[in-house]
Amino acid sequence: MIVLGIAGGTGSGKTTVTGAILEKVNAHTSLLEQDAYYRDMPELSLDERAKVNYDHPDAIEFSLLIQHIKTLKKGLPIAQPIYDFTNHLRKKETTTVKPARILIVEGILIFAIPELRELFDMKIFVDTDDDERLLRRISRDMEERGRSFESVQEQYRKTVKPMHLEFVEPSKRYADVIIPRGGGNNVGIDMVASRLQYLLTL
Ligand SMILES: Nc1ncnc2c1ncn2[C@@H]1O[C@H](COP(=O)(O)OP(=O)(O)O)[C@@H](O)[C@H]1O
Ligand SMILES: O=c1ccn([C@@H]2O[C@H](COP(=O)(O)O)[C@@H](O)[C@H]2O)c(=O)[nH]1
Repeated sequence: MIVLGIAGGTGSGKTTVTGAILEKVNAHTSLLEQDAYYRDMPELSLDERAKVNYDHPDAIEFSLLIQHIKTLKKGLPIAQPIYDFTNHLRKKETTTVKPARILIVEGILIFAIPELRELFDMKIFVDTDDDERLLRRISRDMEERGRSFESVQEQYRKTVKPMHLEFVEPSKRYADVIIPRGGGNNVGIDMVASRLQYLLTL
């Protein structure tokens, strides 16, 4: 199994790049999203959950993500949690992810965790300007995650930006390939897809 990590700041285009790679690679591929592994905090009220720092590594159950990658590498399926961003809670249901020739793992902090980092055969960092990422995040959070403009603004200032500068941006140094701009970068995406096709022939 080839394990590909795709990191980058919030709104950088990780999901879009992942989709573009999946379309180009002619092999069975599985996907694990770091976002699915946010810790469940049902003991907190909705207001308290809305104030949690979701951009710090402690907010994510990385031990479970690591265990799931290792299980898939052994050829066994896993039950990936499903996260509800509107209520900041894990759902009761899970998604079964089966092993495949290629495993893509996507998330803002995946290169910031040494034990996770060493599981990747190829590391891609999607590098998009901060202003563009913020504009995308405002639209995405208001349209898809049930947020107000004021809440996106407050969260960005209090936690998203400082954690990006402390953890996400410095993790770029561990990438093998940096894809500027994200989804629209067809040359970068083609190069990654070609490399994967080549690795599949070995
Ligand atoms: N190249 C692009 N141009 C315009 N909008 C984009 C582009 N890439 C992504 N988006 C939009 O920006 C938002 C965030 O993109 P996404 O791929 O989900 O980023 P991430 O997974 O890094 O948070 C989505 O609404 C997506 O449709
Ligand atoms: O309950 C939550 C959990 C996470 N977030 C935010 O999500 C982004 C990461 O997702 P991307 O798809 O990579 O943008 C992270 O910046 C958290 O702030 C949230 O708002 N609420």
